[in-house]
Amino acid sequence: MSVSLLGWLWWPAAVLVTVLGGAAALLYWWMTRNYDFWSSRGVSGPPPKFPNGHGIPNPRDFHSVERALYEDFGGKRYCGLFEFRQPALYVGDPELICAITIKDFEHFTDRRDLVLSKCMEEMLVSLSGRRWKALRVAMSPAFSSSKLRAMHQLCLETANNLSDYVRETMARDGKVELKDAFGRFTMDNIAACGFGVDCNSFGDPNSEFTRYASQFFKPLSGYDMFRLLVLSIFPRRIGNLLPDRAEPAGAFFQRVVMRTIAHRAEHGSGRRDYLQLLLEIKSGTGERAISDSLIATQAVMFLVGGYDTTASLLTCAGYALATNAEVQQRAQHEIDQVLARHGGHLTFDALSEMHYMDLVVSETLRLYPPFMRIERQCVREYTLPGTELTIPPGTLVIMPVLSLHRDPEYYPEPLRFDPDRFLPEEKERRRAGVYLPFGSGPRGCLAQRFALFEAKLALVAVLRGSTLTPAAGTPPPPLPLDPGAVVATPREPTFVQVLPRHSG
Ligand code: HEM
Repeated sequence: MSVSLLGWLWWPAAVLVTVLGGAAALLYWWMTRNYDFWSSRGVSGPPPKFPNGHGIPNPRDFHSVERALYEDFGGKRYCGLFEFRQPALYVGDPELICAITIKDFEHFTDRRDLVLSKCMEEMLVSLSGRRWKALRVAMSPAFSSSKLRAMHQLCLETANNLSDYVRETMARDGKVELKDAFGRFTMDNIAACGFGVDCNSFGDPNSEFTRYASQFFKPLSGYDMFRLLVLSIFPRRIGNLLPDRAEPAGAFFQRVVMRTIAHRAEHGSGRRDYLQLLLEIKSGTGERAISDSLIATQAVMFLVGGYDTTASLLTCAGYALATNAEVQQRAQHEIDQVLARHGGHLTFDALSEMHYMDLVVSETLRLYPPFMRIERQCVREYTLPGTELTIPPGTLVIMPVLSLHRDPEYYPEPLRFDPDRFLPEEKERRRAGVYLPFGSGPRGCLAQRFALFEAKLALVAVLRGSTLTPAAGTPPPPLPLDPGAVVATPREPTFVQVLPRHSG
């Protein structure tokens, strides 16, 4: 009896093994059939290797992958690699970067078609072609420098709360963790400016707003990596069959904004926040028409694009100031002088006169750029200027940020924190295309001015009344970063001390 049952089972098992083996062989062939793409074009690069496309060790240590591409495989000019099965050209030459992102932009209008969550599909950052262009044109006025003035009061309140928070935390704990303090500031500012909501994360770090927001910024789990892999390899509709962890958060924020929009439609609003600015520009027609739900999606983008990046900038700036006493003193001296001229009021005009703090922020973004790379997708066949290399539509182009910012050819003693590198005459001397914290060209960061403004305001609000100094365990410069983080993050929680100033 059992022998005949085994006989019956043998056949289905053999068929199953054959089918699975065949499918695996087919998948392998499909994933690797492109692997002569670069060699056939005479482009060097890391030898392609199944499954992730390149054989660079520790693929989850983004810093070592970046260093290998830039320094060992010719990426300082350009080299070819694969991201799974997709050919990507890694271009580190500043002239080529300017050509790709600015001069010949019409060949590179898009980014790769990969979004982590369904709720991000309609965000400006993810759109392509004409839909991107129409929305970018419609949204740009809301991010002009003249609109910052209107936002100043809202941001100042949050910055003052930050200043109180660091002093109170110091008094209670004897030290302050930078990412915690600046993360709270950034969250409150996004809630106030992007959503018209008072989030109060200084008082209540577990508010519903903060809890849902944190869903977007959890480190990538094994499941997320698997989902990302499926989304990278297969069409989006197949990847979207896998459960999407960020979707409940996306739905929550859509509801928050839609409720606020409905309330403002009924009662009006005197607030000068981004939500209001976007509502005021939504009167276009055709491709320019912006629905309420599309506006809500862009408000969520404010959170997704603005939280980690700004908190990273502020954390690294706080660290750089605490570990460079002379720089901090110069910044405070300027703050005292400017505020004295403005009757002690941190107005928009006073902030605009604090030029040294601009240098501090620029140098922080050089040494610790929140994003290590930028990228474009080729949409029209393109021959790289000065070369014989032609790339077809669909080719991904990756451009380094961190490697350029730390290249001693462009920035001598690159690991030294020196804001004077950004004095006007120094900037003039430097070649174009070697400073990319906000990307470059028409697809560069939409909110650059706002990000610089809010970061500067936060730092000035803290430094006018307090001095940051290293705490026990604060690492010596440069700040060690987590090599597996997508956005620059200290490897360990970074503590400083916050001492009251006698003047200012
Ligand atoms: C320190 C803070 C920030 C940094 C360093 C930063 C950096 C960047 C970078 C590198 C890019 C890609 C640019 C390119 O591909 O050339 C980008 C794009 C973008 N950023 Fe930011 N960002 C910051 C803050 C923000 C904030 C607060 C927002 C709020 C809405 C924002 C919205 C966007 C958008 C919408 C895009 C896509 C633009 C497009 O595709 O047209 N960013 N950002």
